[in-house]
Amino acid sequence: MAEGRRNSVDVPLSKTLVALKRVRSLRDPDTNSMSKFAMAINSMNLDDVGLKELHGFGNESESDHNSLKKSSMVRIRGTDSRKAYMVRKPCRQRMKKSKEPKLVTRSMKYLEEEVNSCSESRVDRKVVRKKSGYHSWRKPVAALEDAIMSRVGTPCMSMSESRTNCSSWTTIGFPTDEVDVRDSNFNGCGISYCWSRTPRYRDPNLSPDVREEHPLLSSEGREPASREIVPYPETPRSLSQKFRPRSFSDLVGLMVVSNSLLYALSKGKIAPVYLFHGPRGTGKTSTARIFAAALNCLSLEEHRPCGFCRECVFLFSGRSRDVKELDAAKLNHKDRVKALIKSASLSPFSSHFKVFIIDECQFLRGETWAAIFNSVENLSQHSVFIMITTDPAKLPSSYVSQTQRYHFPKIKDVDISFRLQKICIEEGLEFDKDAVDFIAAKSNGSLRDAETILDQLGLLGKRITLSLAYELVGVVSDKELLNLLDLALSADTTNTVIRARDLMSSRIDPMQLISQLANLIMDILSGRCQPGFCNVGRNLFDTHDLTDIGMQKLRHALKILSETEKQLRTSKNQATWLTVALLQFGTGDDENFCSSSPRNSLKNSDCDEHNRTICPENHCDRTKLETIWRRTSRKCQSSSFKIFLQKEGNLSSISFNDGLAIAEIEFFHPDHLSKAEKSWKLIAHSLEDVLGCNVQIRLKLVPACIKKSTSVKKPSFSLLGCSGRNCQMSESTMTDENESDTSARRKACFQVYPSQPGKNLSSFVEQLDANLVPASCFHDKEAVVIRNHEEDARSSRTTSDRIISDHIVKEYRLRSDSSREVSEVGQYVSIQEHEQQPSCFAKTLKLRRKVLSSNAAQAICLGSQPQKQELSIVKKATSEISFSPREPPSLCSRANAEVNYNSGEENAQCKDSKFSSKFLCWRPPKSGPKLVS
Ligand SMILES: Nc1ncnc2c1ncn2[C@@H]1O[C@H](COP(=O)(O)OP(=O)(O)OP(=O)(O)O)[C@@H](O)[C@H]1O
Ligand SMILES: [Zn+2]
Repeated sequence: MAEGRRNSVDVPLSKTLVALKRVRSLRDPDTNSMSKFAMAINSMNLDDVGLKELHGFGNESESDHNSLKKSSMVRIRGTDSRKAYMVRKPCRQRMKKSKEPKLVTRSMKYLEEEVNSCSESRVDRKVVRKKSGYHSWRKPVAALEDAIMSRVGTPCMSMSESRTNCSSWTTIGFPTDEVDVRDSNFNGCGISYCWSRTPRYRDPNLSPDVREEHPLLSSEGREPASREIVPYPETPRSLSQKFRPRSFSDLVGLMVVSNSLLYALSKGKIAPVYLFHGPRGTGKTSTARIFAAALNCLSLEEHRPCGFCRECVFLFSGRSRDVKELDAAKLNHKDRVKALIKSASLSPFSSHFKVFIIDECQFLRGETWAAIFNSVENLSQHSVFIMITTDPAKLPSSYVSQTQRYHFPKIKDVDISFRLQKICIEEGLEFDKDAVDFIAAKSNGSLRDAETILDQLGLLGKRITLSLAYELVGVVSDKELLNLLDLALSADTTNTVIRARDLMSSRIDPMQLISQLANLIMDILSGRCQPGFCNVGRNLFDTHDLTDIGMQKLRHALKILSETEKQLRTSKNQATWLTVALLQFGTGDDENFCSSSPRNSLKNSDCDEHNRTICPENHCDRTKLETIWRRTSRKCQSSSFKIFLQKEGNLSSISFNDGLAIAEIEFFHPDHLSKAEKSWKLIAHSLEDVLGCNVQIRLKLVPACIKKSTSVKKPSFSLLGCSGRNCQMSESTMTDENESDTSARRKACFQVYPSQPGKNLSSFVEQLDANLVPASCFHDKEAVVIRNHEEDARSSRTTSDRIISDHIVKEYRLRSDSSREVSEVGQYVSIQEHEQQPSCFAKTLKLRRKVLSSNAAQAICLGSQPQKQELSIVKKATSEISFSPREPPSLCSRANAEVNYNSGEENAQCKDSKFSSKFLCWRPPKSGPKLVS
């Protein structure tokens, strides 16, 4: 059952039609011959195996012998030199040993004696074990060594042989009514078709008495139900089976787990119950088997399991009578638990340890846990339980704490990719590295999923390319995605519809398309897709002028996608609605971004119109802006200030939101900026007179070269301008020697001057937001999330990270790689050169995280002037904050919130009668953050 799930990966069924060509990797003639050999081995009983090994396979038929050679060669020919070495080594060793007849004879004799004595009676067997030190199960090393020493001549198979034999590991289904296999009816795993050619496995040395002593452990002598039949193929049915790890060194990305288990083995510190937990397909079951094999391996070598001793062979071929894999769901039966515990209380048959591997243990009932743990004390000292789960949260914590826990993390993409490449080489599959990388990224840390995708691609019989992988997995290539986005943004209705239909009718699920588009847009907004950063970015920047407006369009598109995604969840006609959504991408700009429409009459100020911007990119708007600025400066009473404004200032844009006009005014010299700052109220009032509505102004410093070099002034707080990742401005206009300008410009990015209190908060939030991140990202209902990740934001952001949930729009991240950098990847902007110490900021962010757990809109302002840093939080619809770098912040609430800001004191306070706990005032220079509650 579990195996079935394991081998499934979410790929369109149609793509698996190629399965007709299946067994590509497995139909390799070499491989097939290996399986032949496996059959030959299967058809030997234990002693046969031993003798044949010792006598150089003398009794084998010629063809089997040849096939063995061939199979060994296959392994040796592999690119993995380590593997080749592993193959040869045991062979050489074996040959060497076979030349020492004396030792062999003696060892065999010893072995026989021991086995015979073991078989005499259960009590005797225990005595033998005691003699050889077995009783001290927690310190079994010496015992193991004794036992191993006594088996120098133990029949061993070469690695390749054992691997061949083991190629078909299986889940041993829980024998319906028995747990132990000490029964006369034992016939392997019970799969008729695969074991039909093997003789029923019986330990010839076990006396009938012993077999009868524990017939089936079927509890109270009931007839056993029919055995669980689990597919147990001779040849591996998938790459996962074929490349199932069989030694600790085969495990990928599990260094800590491996080392820890190896240490436990070397020290003989074996716990009674282990818990392996982690996501699916990360190697839990494989590790459990390897660990079980290592516990019982007879090899003298340091590295166990050897893979070729008797115990390893039996275990990896699923025939070990002492290592059982049990399905948790089937254990929830009183009798079965009883049988299990009874079995666990007995000594192992032939191995050192009895190992019970219980997969999906989250399905065990409380009683079952209790039964197992209550009897732990009474269990044989040689019994080990390995519980496996993907969902540890569902386990009863009191029992979990009694286990030795091992977490199996998701496997890193790079490790998966490396492993896949090795498999391709071994399988003779041609591949493109980017295709393999893509598969790795798509498999979400599960190596098995990755191997399954690779398996399916391999069956196509073609080179494994990225486009093939895209098709199989059902995603659209970046190129196609960009093409669609390009059409949609350009309002090319016909082609957008054609393209979208084409993609969705044949290849991609609408929800998947939304997710991919959203990711692409976020990549562009975050600067990941800058030219030079990736090909996608280059293409996009070639075709689109991603200025501020372009970016706004993208944000608008993102918003549409997020709304559409919600809609589609309940819609039956997803493709149509997604197409409709795509058609809105190109229309949003007229209303939301840069309007040159005649409706935009400035004189009377269409302040009722929402989200309108007059921006300088448009010639018409530029003229309007110039007119407004001229009128504004004329309103000033002081003629020198009038001239100053006219000469040194420039109104770069105005946007209207909910009756509030947000005006950006540029200055080109720090002194001029500072002069304007001093009289900001004057400017604001003049503008209000001209526009006839409430105004907030933003003063910005723009490098003088911009003024000279271009008539179209770039807004200084454009997404790219503010972004630490890609500063268009700095690329195009800033020079190194202009450093003071740079810092001044950065400062300017943060300055906010509301003209009057009492404005609608959302517009204020937007204004703040515009200083930090694009305004349109900040919606009333949305909350801010702050993260304090220390890694590089860019590298640490995974796809899932970027699919930001509906109500989260901003995410602040602290980057401590530079002491002067605070990175914002909220909606994908980073702001550098924050003046504060990261640690201080981090602390604040942590506090804020608590504060910001409510759903309401929140805002964060960062003052950037070194001496007057201010940080405040605004609670939606109740309050509004105004501050300037020159004045202490004040909080004005429509709900009459009372705000005291004691700027000179250590304890900055910020009180709101209603929402006091929501506010945090921050006085960075001395006191650090303080949450006022
Ligand atoms: N860490 C790993 N190293 C090497 N191979 C791995 C690893 N993890 C998974 N695999 C591959 O995936 C296959 C399945 O692994 P395994 O059954 O051990 O995973 P699991 O974690 O037990 O999965 P589940 O939780 O779904 O049972 C293996 O046969 C192997 O090919
Ligand atoms: Zn071994």
